[in-house]
Amino acid sequence: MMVGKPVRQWRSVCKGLILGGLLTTCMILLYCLSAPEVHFGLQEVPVPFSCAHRPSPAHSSTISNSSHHASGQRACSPKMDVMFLKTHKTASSTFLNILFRFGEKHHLKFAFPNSRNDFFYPSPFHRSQVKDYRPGMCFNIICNHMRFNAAEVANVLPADASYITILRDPADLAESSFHYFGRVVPLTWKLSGEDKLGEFLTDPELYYDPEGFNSFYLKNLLFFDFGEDNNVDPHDPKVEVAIDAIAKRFQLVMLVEYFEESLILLKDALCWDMEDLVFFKLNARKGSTISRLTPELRAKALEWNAIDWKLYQYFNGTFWRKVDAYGRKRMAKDVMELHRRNAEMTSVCIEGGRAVDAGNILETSMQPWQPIGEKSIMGYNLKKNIDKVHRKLCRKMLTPELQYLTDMGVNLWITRLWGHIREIIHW
Ligand SMILES: Nc1ncnc2c1ncn2[C@@H]1O[C@H](COP(=O)(O)OS(=O)(=O)O)[C@@H](OP(=O)(O)O)[C@H]1O
Repeated sequence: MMVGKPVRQWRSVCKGLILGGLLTTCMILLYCLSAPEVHFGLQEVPVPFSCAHRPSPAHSSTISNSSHHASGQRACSPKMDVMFLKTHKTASSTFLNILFRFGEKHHLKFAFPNSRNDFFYPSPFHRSQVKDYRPGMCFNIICNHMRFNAAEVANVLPADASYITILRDPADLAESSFHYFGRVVPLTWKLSGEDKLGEFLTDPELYYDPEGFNSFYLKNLLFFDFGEDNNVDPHDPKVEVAIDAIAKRFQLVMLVEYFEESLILLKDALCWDMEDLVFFKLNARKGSTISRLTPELRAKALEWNAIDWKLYQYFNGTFWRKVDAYGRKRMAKDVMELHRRNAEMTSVCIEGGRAVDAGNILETSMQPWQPIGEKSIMGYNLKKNIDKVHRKLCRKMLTPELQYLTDMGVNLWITRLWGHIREIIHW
């Protein structure tokens, strides 16, 4: 009996390594086949100043909010051109759902990726990665995962587009990223104990290699998403230069921990309506899969992700200065109103009023994408007999990212194929 266990463990490790190797090769092959080869020869055609459509009837609503005078007349017109840098594990799927609905409502043109849900991440963004891109084309919104590349993004959006992004406390982000992406980072396969994250954070240098496949998921992932070098020394002047550039480029940097406040600031900056902000929390994990970090491990996580910590602290400062400028009392009142509207939508749309485990989601179209080897991401069941007025909106609010992208005409064949392979081998 004592001999059986190690043998079984070895067998499963070997099986995992072989399967992992095969699948990684398969995915790299698919990736190479699908990656756009032509990154040159695209003519420099200036993008028109603004490609926002004429206001739809939805704009002329007379709901009273900050963007309206007391008479019900708008004091500003809503901004339609948006670059959202979808950073990883930062409530970005929840925000994407808001953007998708806003874009659909105003018939805006999205720059989507081709055949997958990201812009060939982790390759830096290039305009040729945009579905059906032709030189000179102008889009209103770009929002799928990408490795940011300011010059290239500027080529597909009007010059006055609003740049928005979102950050999260790097220790929590590291925990979430480790859980979600850990298995696609071969460097973590050496970790053998129960508490792999704890083991890693205790002595990261022992396991980490900047050259390792997908290693960016383990260190300064936010900085990497901004297109920067996540392995540079945190005290290198390049870090300050990069943060400065981000501050100049991005009009609003939201914070996961203050998601509602962030949305209110967004409404203010972009002159949107409160009704545009309603949301349900998407892509959330069930509590049992969250590793609670001890104060020691949290400190280690921040030390290991020192660049992201600098980034977060800097934009935490700018965030609260914006809140102060908006007015703390006014902010509290608006957040309460958003809470009220979200709660109202919950009671209208969600069966049981809460998220459920993947195994309890009845419709396949409501199943969120799961990390490899896990069924940890929760989802929702749509209520039956929703009144006609809310039926469509409820479904959209609850639809996971990949299904929503498909509904919007993106053919995710690579992602689907990957999903089928995983189903077959129960991974
Ligand atoms: N509204 C709101 N407020 C606070 N936190 C939220 C919200 N919406 C999503 N989340 C949490 O964000 C994590 C998922 O992030 P993403 O959707 O960006 O992930 S992904 O990179 O697209 O896979 C995921 O975090 P973890 O559960 O810690 O993994 C979600 O729980």
